[in-house]
Amino acid sequence: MKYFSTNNKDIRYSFKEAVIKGLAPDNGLFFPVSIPKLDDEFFQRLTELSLPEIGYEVAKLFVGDDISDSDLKKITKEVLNFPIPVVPIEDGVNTLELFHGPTCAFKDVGARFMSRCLSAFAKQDQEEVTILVATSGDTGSAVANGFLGVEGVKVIILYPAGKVSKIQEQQLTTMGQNITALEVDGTFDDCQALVKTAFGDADLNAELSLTSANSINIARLLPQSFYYFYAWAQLQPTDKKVVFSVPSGNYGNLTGGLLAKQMGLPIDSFIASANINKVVPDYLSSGKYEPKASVQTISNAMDVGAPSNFARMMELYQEKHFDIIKDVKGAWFSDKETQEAIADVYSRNKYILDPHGAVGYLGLKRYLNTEDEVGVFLETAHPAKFKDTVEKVLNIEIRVPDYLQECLGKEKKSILISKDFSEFKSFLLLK
Ligand SMILES: N[C@@H](CCOP(=O)(O)O)C(=O)O
Repeated sequence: MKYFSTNNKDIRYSFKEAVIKGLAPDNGLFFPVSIPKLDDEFFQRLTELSLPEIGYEVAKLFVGDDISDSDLKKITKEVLNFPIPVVPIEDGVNTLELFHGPTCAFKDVGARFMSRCLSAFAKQDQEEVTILVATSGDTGSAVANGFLGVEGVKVIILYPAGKVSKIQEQQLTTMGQNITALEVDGTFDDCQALVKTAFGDADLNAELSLTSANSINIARLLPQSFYYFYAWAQLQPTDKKVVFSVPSGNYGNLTGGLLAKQMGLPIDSFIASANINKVVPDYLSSGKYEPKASVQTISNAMDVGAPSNFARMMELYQEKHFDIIKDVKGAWFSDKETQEAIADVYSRNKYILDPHGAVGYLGLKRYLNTEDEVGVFLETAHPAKFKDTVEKVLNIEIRVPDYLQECLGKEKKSILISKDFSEFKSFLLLK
């Protein structure tokens, strides 16, 4: 499989080149030249396949010969070693719990896959790599966890000061070793812009081998399609249409689902569920894409005003608004509605939603017709990551998983920087 940049379709890159570069030299996102279709035989076996087997079958279509079959099998087995269950919530409504990985967020799937691919390539090339990652909450710790202690790799996490939850900040700032956390005086969009500018900077590229671990990177994005196949399989047998509601910020999770559908998975439709940072729901209803400065909310990982993967969504639908709205509906919700949903679902079903899952739940409820549809909303992070918010709404104490509890006791280490690129550049050159 070859890849092109969403800014220039003429130049071709291998999977390995795309993963190592992260972002194309013209600042476009890497995109496969064609979307491979899975064959009938795969779909006949799908309900019998394990998650790592599904991961391998899907990944090999995109990875080609850049990683041997035996290594790829090993990678998917190692990466996908935690449960991703579909859990029924109420009539026709299910959740896909994506938070059973080491850092308790869906980002573990992509970050662990990417780290193994990069390590496989680093072994071939022996070059030191600097990974830049912008986070609005969950990506940073998943990437750090995936690369902690990996020789030849330095990870620089940029996060917006005061705009992530307390536990998320502890996760980001307490790892040490080859992980450095930069606390940026700005928004997530400022962090993402600093990272993207760094990729285009000649001085930095002359000195460092930079790559991205955000869903900009194709190796972060692809694995986010695996669990749609696995979720669909868990819903079988059903004669109903399958609908997914995806809490969305940078739109990598939804793009993973759209890829799965174009690979042949019979998903009927998606709901792009957002908080007040609703540039994509607005695009879906108006046809106009107008990135905006992000606004802080209680579902902070989705506080993104200029989502990176919008370019890939456009590529998947060849910029045809009419076609994309056949597959994707938009919905957005305020913090008040999110809090009400957390309270309501707990009182009726005794299920604890995190604020992002609550937005997904609301999106599903807005559109789902249970007569002929079955719905799944993605639970993207463990509610304990938003302990203060959720406990305030429910008036109960939430049990914090051991891994999260551990980092609460550690000392925070971060470096405060402004959103000025020259400061970030000097930091990287001195590092
Ligand atoms: N929601 C993210 C923002 C970055 O998204 P990514 O999927 O592109 O890494 C976060 O939690 O950091």
